[in-house]
Amino acid sequence: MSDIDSSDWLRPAENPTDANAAGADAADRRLDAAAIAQASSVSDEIEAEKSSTIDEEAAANNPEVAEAVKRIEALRQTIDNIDGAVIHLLAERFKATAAVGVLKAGAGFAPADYKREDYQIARLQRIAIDAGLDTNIAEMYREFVVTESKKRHKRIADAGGDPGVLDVFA
Ligand SMILES: O=C(O)C(=O)C[C@]1(C(=O)O)C=C[C@@H](O)C=C1
Repeated sequence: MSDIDSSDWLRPAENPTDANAAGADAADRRLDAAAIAQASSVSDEIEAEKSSTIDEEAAANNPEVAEAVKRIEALRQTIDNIDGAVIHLLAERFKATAAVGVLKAGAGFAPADYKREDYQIARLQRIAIDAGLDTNIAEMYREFVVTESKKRHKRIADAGGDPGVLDVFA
């Protein structure tokens, strides 16, 4: 179990096909390294831009700004609630995948199951389309959580099936 080579389970992304293309195979929807690099260079640009602190003082002499500030504050409360819910959901997801990792390690299964992943890719693409979410965001989410679970499965396997090793970011 501990001799699993990471190249067996961290399959490189294939085909930089547009994730929104109708009829593309699940494998075609995988994010490739170039798409990830492009996304992170855009975030670097945003990071380099100037930022603003929105506060009551800025709105004091302008009712339009005051109204915008009020609406931003209300939306921020919703955003904070959503972020909290997402963290709770991720905690539950990683607890479930850690339990899968223990079972896989015990049964001698490899960390990755690409048939399952292809099903997940296709399913999340459909859900994203129905929900009005950019399908690249759905794929970025899937790629993040599944890659992280596979790393954690491997660490559990390397520890002889002990999930106690998962106290730090894998
Ligand atoms: O379902 C599994 O077999 C898992 O190990 C869980 C999971 C996931 O995070 O959803 C992780 C790795 C697999 O390649 C597929 C799915």
